[in-house]
Amino acid sequence: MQFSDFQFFMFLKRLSLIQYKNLASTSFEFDQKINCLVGNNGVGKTNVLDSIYHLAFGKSYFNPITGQNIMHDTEFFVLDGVFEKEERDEKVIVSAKRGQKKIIKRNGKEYDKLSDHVGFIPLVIISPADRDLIIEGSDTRRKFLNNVISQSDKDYLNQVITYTKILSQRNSLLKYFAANKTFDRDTLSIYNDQMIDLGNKIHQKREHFLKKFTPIFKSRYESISSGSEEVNLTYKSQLNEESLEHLFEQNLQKDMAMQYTSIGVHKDDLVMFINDYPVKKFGSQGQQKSFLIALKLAQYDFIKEQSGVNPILLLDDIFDKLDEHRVAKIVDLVTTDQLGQLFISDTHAERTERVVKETSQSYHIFKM
Ligand SMILES: Nc1ncnc2c1ncn2[C@@H]1O[C@H](COP(=O)(O)OP(=O)(O)OP(=O)(O)O)[C@@H](O)[C@H]1O
Repeated sequence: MQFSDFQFFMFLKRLSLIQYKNLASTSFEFDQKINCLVGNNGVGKTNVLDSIYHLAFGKSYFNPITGQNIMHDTEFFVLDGVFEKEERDEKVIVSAKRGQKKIIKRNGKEYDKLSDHVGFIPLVIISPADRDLIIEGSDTRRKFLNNVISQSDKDYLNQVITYTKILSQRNSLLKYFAANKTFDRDTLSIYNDQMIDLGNKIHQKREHFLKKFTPIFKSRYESISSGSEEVNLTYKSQLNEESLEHLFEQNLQKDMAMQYTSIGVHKDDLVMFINDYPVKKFGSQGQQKSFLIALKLAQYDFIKEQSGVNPILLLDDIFDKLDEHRVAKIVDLVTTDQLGQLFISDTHAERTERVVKETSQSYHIFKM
């Protein structure tokens, strides 16, 4: 196959890691299509996948605390990846020293803001940790929304970052009022106005996103589940019914008492249903797994459509979720005539090889 015929092919060619979690120093030359990381529990397969995620998003998928990504008893880590994108080499380096700000560079130039990098390397990860999307609080689901939308909308990510900053300033102001038994409507209004402006934009974008995303998700669920159940996603937001301006006014006393902003898009949630019941309470284990895979594959489709690039797909411990037949289907889906690069981690070398062999695509197995 002539990859050069396709303008938007992207893949990770080389990766080298220094002192990233349990990986002291290691490097890889990857296949353009399928890469399998196999080895016993705890050797660091997931850590390699996470380092690829880190290069794309500037942070770990599993542990957002930078210092905890540095190998124990060492002072720094360096991740160095060379991607090929639109026939050009793109060198991305992420490095962190204890107690210092993380540095992200592309082709030798340091980014001022992380948000300038997000979206440059479209990527989706499917991992057992995704179950947090169902079982954990709304924060996890907002992060999911933010992650998908910001891969194709830089303004959105900046809006969320600024909104969060102003929210924390507004909360500090509420605390200051309480501590000093004072109140200053004018100063509060300055924060309110900024939050209203940004909150409305964020709300609109989330709403718009879910309109497009939900049908993709439903059709993905249908194709991977054997059952005939109906699934749905709905966007829950205080702003669905009322304007933020009005809500701030209505909740002023409450916010003053709590010393915290109880209203806004930082309270949004994504509600997941199976046959009209919340999947968290009423979905079987198998249904929940299918739900999560469908969510992630829909994310893959959506990003692909928005960016024109096949995202890199990381399948972490996928056999934990699906049988071989279903994994084969996913591998096929991503790697056949379309041009996606895929990384799979598994404890069983033979099982993985059996599945990837079936695709008749090029692959490389890395024994760790
Ligand atoms: N900062 C760190 N320094 C040193 N080791 C770390 C650090 N963070 C995590 N680890 C270790 O990395 C090890 C390997 O993790 P990883 O999840 O990558 O293994 P794995 O090969 O994917 O295993 P499994 O098959 O069980 O999923 C764990 O033992 C963990 O304790």
